[in-house]
Amino acid sequence: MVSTWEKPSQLSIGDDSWASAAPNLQKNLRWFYILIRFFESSSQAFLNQIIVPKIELAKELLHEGQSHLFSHWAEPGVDDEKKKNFFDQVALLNTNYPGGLATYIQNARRLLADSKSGKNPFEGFTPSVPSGEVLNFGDDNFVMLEKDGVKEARKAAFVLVAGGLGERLGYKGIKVALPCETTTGTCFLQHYIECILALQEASCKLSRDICHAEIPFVIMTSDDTHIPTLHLLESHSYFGMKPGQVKLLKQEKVACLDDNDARIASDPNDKYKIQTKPHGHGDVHALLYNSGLLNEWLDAGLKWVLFFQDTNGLLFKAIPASLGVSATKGYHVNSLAVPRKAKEAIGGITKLTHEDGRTMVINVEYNQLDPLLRANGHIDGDINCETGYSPFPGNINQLILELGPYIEELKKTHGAIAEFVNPKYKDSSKTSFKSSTRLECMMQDYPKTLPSTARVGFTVMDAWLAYAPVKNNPEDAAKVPKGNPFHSATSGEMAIYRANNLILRKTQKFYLNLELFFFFKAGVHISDPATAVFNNQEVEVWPRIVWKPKWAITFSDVKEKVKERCSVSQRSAMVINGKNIYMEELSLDGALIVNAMNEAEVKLTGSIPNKGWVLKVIDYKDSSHPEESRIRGFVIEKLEQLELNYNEPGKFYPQS
Ligand SMILES: O=c1ccn([C@@H]2O[C@H](COP(=O)(O)OP(=O)(O)O[C@H]3O[C@H](CO)[C@H](O)[C@H](O)[C@H]3O)[C@@H](O)[C@H]2O)c(=O)[nH]1
Repeated sequence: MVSTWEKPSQLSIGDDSWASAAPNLQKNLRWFYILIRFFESSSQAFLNQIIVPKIELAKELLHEGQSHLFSHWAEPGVDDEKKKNFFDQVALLNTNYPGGLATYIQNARRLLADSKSGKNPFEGFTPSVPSGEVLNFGDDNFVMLEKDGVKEARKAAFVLVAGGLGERLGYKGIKVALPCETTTGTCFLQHYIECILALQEASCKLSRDICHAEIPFVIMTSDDTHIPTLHLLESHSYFGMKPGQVKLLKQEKVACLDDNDARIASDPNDKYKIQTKPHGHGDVHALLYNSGLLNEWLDAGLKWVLFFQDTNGLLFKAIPASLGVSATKGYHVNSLAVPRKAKEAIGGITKLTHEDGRTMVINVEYNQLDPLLRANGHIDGDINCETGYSPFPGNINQLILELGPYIEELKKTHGAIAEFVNPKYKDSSKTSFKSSTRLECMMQDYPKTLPSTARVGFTVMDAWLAYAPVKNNPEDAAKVPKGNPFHSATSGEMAIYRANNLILRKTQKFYLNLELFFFFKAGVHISDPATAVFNNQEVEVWPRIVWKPKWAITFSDVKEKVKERCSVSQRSAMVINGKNIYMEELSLDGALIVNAMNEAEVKLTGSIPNKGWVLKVIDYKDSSHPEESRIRGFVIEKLEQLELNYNEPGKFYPQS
């Protein structure tokens, strides 16, 4: 709170008339003033640091119409510790909001009034479909962009926003600790770290200079996720990353509001506490700005900051090419997008043209797209077009920002992002709320304050390659309209197998051997998927093929490692855990696990039949299974497998 109050030395001791609106506070103030008199002579520092700021905060709260917060305060001497804690909390809320708590309350009043009057946040803007880069996995352009992206990766920093509790998923733990697939059990955080390390190594390899790049990795946590995230990292030795490479920045919550006058809500369980809720992933910009990391990165020669979310197991398959797009197009902002199904819970990338001629390309959040379209003459609102998809690409909230322009913008805004409020009203009079609300902000709204000269673009890729989040609990996922993605733990895992298989299928090509005058088939032949129902969701089940990022981070890596005439049956499972594992004339019908150290070169060939691993259906209500399995609706039953381990350097050609 930026105080307009007197300096401590000018404090008119004993004058508590300003607190007359809060009689219970006034009574307690007399104690403060006694303390002030007592300490004035003995410790000015104590007075200045401890007592005066509390009085300043109280005065500011009353000024902003928050006297109700003191209405239940007990007599001086009772609950004093709780009163002290109250002020500590107010001080924290004040420090953490750009402009202080008073600004927060004023902003809230303005936004609540807009919401009550039904003001259209896009007043004066007409939506249209923007044009961006559309990439086709595996073609020459894609392969070239992947190479460009890998080259740039050593100049990048990654930022994971992981402060959300995932209320829609309803999982008790932190989402980044969930396995992204259960064939290996690798959790999201491990997968992300391994991808960043693989990119780091691949990028350095492409560098002509000696390269010791260590790609910085920031994780934004919150009170809900901070300790378990730290514990997950520490208990797994940071999954191979250097601890100094990883920085956790904790976002703080903001005060909840009880009514349209932005009266701050007390915690229902403790009247001396203010109820708080998350402010949204948009906090990441202010946190980064205040951390000083951005300038450190700029000084170290970095050029890109890549933001991503907590549960998208496919994301890193899209990173190299999209970073390549940023580099070749010179984009200051590049948002990753996928074709979007109408009403799918992902924002739509939209071109907004203002009456005054201004334009911007921005995410319109999924709950705002339909009313915006209807208000602009699209009588059916958010619907699919003839392609079977919404004409507006779906924002997957993977942003690539160019560091220099990003810092320049944050110097102006200090990371503050346009906010919104979403109160749930009790009735159409819009005078009271069903439960308290708060201001929120989203990281993808960053471009809203950019000048029209900023280079803002987006990159569209197939959803099978780039996007399969885990957001919905089994019951809600089963209710998703037919044809729309489930966004569940079940679909998230199946999407990883599907993507790996489709990538392997893309390695297939026919070629003519001129000596034998015979057509040969290179690459991997993959059987068609089966369908299965888990937790009432019908999904495609492809062979459960998983590889570590060090094996392949781009399509070119995959092509290099998959040689001639391989095949994998639908019921198979394969884990490739090693950098130098190659396949040639391999025929897999069962389960194969290969673990090899970097210095071991392994060529897999021949026929491998065994009973393999099967997916056994379980009921998500069956509490005899761990929650991680129940939310998928299946467990893997390991009947038989071939496991190959190479812990010595050398060349190995295991024949089956
Ligand atoms: O206060 C918060 C709230 C969320 N998050 C993090 O932000 C990410 C996104 O949160 P949600 O998954 O709850 O986000 P939504 O599904 O509501 O929507 C967001 O993700 C979608 C794509 O997954 C769309 O892009 C959409 O436009 C965008 O707002 C998660 O990693 C979450 O942990 C925070 O760090 N702090």
